[in-house]
Amino acid sequence: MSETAAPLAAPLFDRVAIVGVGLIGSSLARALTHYGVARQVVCADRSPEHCAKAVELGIVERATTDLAEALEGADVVVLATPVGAFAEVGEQLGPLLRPGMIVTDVGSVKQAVLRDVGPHIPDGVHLIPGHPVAGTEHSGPEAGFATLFQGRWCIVTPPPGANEGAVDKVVTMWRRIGSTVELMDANHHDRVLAITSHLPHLIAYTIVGTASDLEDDTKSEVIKFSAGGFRDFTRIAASDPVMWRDVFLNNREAVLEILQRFTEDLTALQRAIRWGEGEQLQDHFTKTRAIRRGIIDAKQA
Ligand SMILES: NC(=O)c1ccc[n+]([C@@H]2O[C@H](COP(=O)([O-])OP(=O)(O)OC[C@H]3O[C@@H](n4cnc5c(N)ncnc54)[C@H](O)[C@@H]3O)[C@@H](O)[C@H]2O)c1
Ligand SMILES: O=C(O)C(=O)C[C@]1(C(=O)O)C=C[C@@H](O)C=C1
Repeated sequence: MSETAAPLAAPLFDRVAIVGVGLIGSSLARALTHYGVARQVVCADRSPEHCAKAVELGIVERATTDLAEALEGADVVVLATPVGAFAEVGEQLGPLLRPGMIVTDVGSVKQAVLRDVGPHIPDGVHLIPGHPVAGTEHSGPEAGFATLFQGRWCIVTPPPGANEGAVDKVVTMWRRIGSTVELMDANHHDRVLAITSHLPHLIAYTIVGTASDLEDDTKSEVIKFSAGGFRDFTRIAASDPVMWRDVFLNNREAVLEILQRFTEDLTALQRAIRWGEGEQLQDHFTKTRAIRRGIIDAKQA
């Protein structure tokens, strides 16, 4: 869809309040407006600079550091701060919520949302967590763009007994801005994302750290020849430090479990190299090549 394409359907929401106007919050604000999903988008952010930037860029109609002001007349609230701020924001949010409102989020871990925000949600308000599996290594309101969620997954994790109408609205919101939605249990989400997203980030943070600890002469060669695989790792390792600190602290169990298995598999490859077991190495690399090709074929199908 071109940037100027007209919305095809009536707005789903009257006013959406986004808390945290960084990469994901500002992308969502842009998309909701661009695809005509919300009549009005406002935001709250603790950073006055981000508020000013969001208004200057025309991303939202109003931006404020005051949560109560942002929630006036809103039918939906989207938490888009780092996950570590959810408990504090949830606590401030609770008394401001009105029956019928929907509270959702974009956090990269999902059990923590039910744990940290759930207790602050009054009766009659619907908490329907979500996670767009789309992003970049950049942060802040300038980094966002309206098409970020196009053709990407969004995983919605309604708690047991969630209001069906509210689930349907959150699902429709993501579909209308271009995502393919899958419903999932929060615990399962956290286990799946531990391997597909959290572990790869941890590996990237590690490998780039290891390279920077090398002796000076080798380090300069690393920078000089970093056009290939290493360069991809440096992109991932440039991802937001606060966001990723919070992801690891809030998906501790699943990450530690997958890290244990990863370490065992790495040790097996280490042994194969030490003992010159070429066949084992080749078999392993043949399997992983097939996995990559399978992913590409599935995307093209
Ligand atoms: N970056 C990604 O690739 C990606 C992808 C999917 C989901 N997410 C999730 O989206 C959320 C936001 O990530 P991001 O990449 O947009 O981060 P970001 O750093 O770009 O934006 C976060 C924003 O939240 C604001 N903020 C922080 N604490 C706050 C508080 N207590 N009250 C109000 N505002 C506060 C910051 O000022 C900032 O504007 C995170 O929960 C993250 O896990 C990120
Ligand atoms: O493309 C990237 O830069 C990302 O890291 C995006 C990515 C991912 O791991 O796929 C990162 C965190 C999210 O919660 C969702 C998406």
